[in-house]
Amino acid sequence: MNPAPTAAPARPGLLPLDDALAALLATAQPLNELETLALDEADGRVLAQDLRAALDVPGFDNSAMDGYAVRAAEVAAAHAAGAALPVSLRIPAGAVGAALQAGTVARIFTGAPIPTGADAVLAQEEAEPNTDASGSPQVRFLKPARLGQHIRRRGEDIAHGQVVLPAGTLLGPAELGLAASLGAAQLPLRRRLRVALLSSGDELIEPGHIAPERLPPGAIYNSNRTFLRALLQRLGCQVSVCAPVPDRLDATVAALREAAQGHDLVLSSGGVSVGEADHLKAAVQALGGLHLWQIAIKPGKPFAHGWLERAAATAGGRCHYIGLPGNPVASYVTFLLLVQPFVRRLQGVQDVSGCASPGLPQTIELPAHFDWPSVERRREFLRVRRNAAGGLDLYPSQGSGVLSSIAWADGLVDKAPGQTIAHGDGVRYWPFGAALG
Ligand SMILES: Nc1nc2c(c(=O)[nH]1)N[C@H]1C(S)=C(S)[C@@H](COP(=O)(O)OP(=O)(O)OC[C@H]3O[C@@H](n4cnc5c(N)ncnc54)[C@H](O)[C@@H]3O)O[C@H]1N2
Ligand code: MOO
Repeated sequence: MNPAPTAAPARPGLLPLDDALAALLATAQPLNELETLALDEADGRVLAQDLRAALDVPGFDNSAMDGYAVRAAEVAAAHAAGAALPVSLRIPAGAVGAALQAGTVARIFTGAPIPTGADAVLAQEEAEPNTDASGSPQVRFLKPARLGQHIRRRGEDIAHGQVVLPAGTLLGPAELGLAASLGAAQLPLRRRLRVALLSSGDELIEPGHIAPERLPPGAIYNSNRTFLRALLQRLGCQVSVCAPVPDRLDATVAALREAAQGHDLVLSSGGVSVGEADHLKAAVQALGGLHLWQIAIKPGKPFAHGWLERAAATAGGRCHYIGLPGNPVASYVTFLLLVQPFVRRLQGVQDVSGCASPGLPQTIELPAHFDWPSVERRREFLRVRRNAAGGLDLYPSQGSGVLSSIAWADGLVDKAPGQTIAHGDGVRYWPFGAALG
């Protein structure tokens, strides 16, 4: 990327993205209500208390191979003399063998407990079993054993009492498997976040309500509601979809007042810019207040965050409010950049760097296979896709109403304010896979 010497500073008043995210997270007090659920119900949820191991894993010294449990010194002597050793025990997984008699070996299988007295395991590929003159099993080893080889020691994975999953862990298949391996049947979880989803705009029609050929002039289908709901559900939120809000201040105030009841967050799209029909900000100020509005990013400038006071007659207290821009791409991108880490923090996830673009571990430097000569004062997020040559292609239309750019792209290029991109430049690429992680 090339710095553009002529770039003017971002307009005063527009908050840098990193500052906006920090301000947003500073207000996100994690929910403190818990619920206990069975492991099978806990996928995608957040652990509310440390999970400590109530046992050692493995719980006993056991064999890592199908083979023979031996005394290494005896195998060394027998191997040097070309002699066989008698097989005195057979220990399958799930059984417990007796102590190993001196001068003998035990047939053993993967996962079976090591008998007292044995100090190594030889894989069966390294052994030649046969029988002695009286028909009893014996075995000749092709090589000596290293002391301790192929023995999985008690507690080598997890020690009794150890914190295995700290509070705030986002539970996925691996974490749930780990909890199961410790015998946990249920887990204490943060309760799900309750989100009211609201769309604002007289032009919006729900898909299915009017067929495309009968759509009135000026009307469009509500796309934001559908993808925002899906994004929220992927984050494990309980989503209530509110009726579309007409472009009137009184209707917007009434809709927000109702949405605040029984929800932790009211998320709206549209009506947060500067137009005469953009009533969301005024309505939020009437019912609570705004912490921030307008961020120096493109798309997504009119992003707003504030709070709504709930009616004292009901539960009372404050409900978070986030207003996303109406342009679908701006709505989608600001969800990824700001709403996702905010939701995660409300859910009790402490380290949200993995799901917030400004926390850079998730970005990769890749060569741009496109030119972007235009100078933009805001930090910009371009819709791109990785190509077979290891570079990034740009979606040809980067308008913030072009939702097909999001569907086509597999990630975003994070472009600094005032910079241009020439073909071959290394750029910061943020894959959607990481964004939605
Ligand atoms: N004079 C200015 N005009 C605008 C500015 C500005 O700074 N000064 N900012 C522009 C930017 S940037 C954006 S982004 C938009 C956002 O405005 P709003 O959040 O108030 O959104 P609306 O005006 O309601 O709608 C914008 C656009 O998006 C369509 N839309 C709205 N909701 C939905 C939905 N649920 N599904 C699909 N499409 C939706 C709407 O029809 C408009 O086309 O403001 C610029 N203007
Ligand atoms: O910031 Mo707007 O979101 O460019 O269209």
